[in-house]
Amino acid sequence: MKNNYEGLPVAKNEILTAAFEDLTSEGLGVAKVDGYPLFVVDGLPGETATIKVTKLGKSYGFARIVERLTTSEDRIPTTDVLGTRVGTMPLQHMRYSAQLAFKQNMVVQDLKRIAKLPNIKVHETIGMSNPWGYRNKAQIPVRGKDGKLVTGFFRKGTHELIPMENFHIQDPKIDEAILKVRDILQEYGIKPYDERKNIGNIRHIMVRRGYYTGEMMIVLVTRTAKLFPLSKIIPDIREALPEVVSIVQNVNPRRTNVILGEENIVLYGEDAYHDTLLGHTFAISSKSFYQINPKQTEELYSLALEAAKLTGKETVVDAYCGIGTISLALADKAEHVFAMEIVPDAIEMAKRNAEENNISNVTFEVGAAEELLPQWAEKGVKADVILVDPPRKGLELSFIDAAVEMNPDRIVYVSCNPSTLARDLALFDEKGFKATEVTPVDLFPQTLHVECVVALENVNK
Ligand SMILES: C[S@@+](CC[C@H](N)C(=O)[O-])C[C@H]1O[C@@H](n2cnc3c(N)ncnc32)[C@H](O)[C@@H]1O
Repeated sequence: MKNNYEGLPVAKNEILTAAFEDLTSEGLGVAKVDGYPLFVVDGLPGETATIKVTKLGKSYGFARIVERLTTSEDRIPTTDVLGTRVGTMPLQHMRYSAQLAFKQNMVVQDLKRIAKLPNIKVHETIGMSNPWGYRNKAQIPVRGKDGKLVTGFFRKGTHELIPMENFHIQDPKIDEAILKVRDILQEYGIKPYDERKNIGNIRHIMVRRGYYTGEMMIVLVTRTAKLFPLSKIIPDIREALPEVVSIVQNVNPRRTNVILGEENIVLYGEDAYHDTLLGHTFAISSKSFYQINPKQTEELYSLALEAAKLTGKETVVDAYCGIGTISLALADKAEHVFAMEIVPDAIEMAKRNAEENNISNVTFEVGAAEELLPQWAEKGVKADVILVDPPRKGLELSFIDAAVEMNPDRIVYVSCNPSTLARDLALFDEKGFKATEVTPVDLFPQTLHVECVVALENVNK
C-alpha cells in the first residue's frame, strides 16, 4: 500500500483522537476522519482512543492505539495476550454476548451488501455456555530454540514461532498431549525442522481427540521418513497418553505452508480414531475433515435436519459430505441419500461409517460436486431435498444450475462463510429458491468465524 496519497484528511504518523463506530469482519475497530476509515487493532465500537496513523491507502488506512480514553461495556480483560499475537483468539477482548451479536451482524451486513436480500431474518447466534476448551484438533508447529524442541504458534503473518503451552480454546487434554509428545521426541534427540535451511525433521504435532469417546490420535509430521528410535518413541507415547489409539507419521518433504504431506505411515493402531455425533459413531482418519467443535456441531446439524423437513419418503442429496456425518443423520429420516465428496479417503471412511452404523440407504461417490451434480442431473436423479455444506469458497455456478434443474422441494445450505453464502443465496433467489431466515451458530468462540444454516424453499413447486 502506498503512503503518499494526496488530499487525505490524515497523514502518516499523525496522532489524533478517534471514536470507534464499527468493527470490520476481521475484528478491527473502524474510526472515521472526515469519512475516511482507519482500521485499528483492538478498538471496539463506543470507545475513544488516541491513535497513531501507521499506513495510508487511497480509500482506507490503518492506525494503532496509543492510549485508550474510554472503554466499551463489551470489553473484558484479555485471557492471554499471546492468543491475539498469533491470531488464535482475535475476539478474546470482547464479552461473549458481544461476540455473538458481532457474528449475527456480520451475516446481516453480508445479506444486505452482497445478496441485496435485506428482508431475510437473521436469528441471534447460537452460542456456547462455556466458550473455551472446545477444539477437538490441534496442529502445532515444532521448532528449535537453544537446543530444545519448542511448540507454540506463529506470530500473525510470520513464521516466527511464539512458544505457547495453553491455547485456551483447545481441549486441555490436547494441550497436555502436545507437550508430552514434544518432550518424548526431545528425549530421543529428534531434530526440529528448520524451514530456512530445510533441515531437521519434526515439523508439526497434530492431536485429535474424540469428545465422547476420549480416543486420541497423534500425527507426527516429519520432513523425512526416518524417525528413530520408533521402538522407544511409540511405547513412550502410549504410556504417557493411555487414550491414544492411533499414531501416524505423515511425511512432508516440501517447502510449503501446507501442513500435511502425501505419505502416511501408520505407527500404531490404524489411521483412524472414533467419535460419536448425534448418536452415530464415526471413524475419522488423519486427513479427513471433521468439525472441530463437537457440541456446537450437533446444534448445527440438528438445525439442518429440522430445516430439511424429512418424512422418511424423500430422496436426498448430501453434497460435500466428508466422512458422512450429515449423510447418516439424513439417512435415518429419508428413503435414500446420495452423498458426494472430493477426497477419496473421506469417502472410504464414509462407506465404512455407514456400514458400522448399519445404515444401508446411502450411496457415496467420490468427485467434485460441481462436476458430479450436473452428471447426476443429466442421468435423471431427482432429489426432494439437497443439502450442501461446502468449503469457504461456496458453490460453483455449475453446481447451482444442476441443483435448480433437479427441482427439489428445498435446498438446505450449511455455510462456514457468510459472504459466499450471501452470494449463493442471491443466485438461488433469482432462480426461485427463496430463504426467509438464517440461523448463525458459533462453532468458533473467540475467533472471527461463524457457521450458518438456511433453508431455501422452491417457490415454483
Ligand atoms: C465444510 S466440509 C463439510 C464436511 C461434512 N459435511 C462434515 O460436516 O463433516 C466441506 C467438505 O467438502 C469437501 N470438498 C471440498 N471441495 C469439494 C468439491 N469441489 N467437491 C466435493 N467436495 C469438496 C472437503 O473435502 C470437505 O470434506
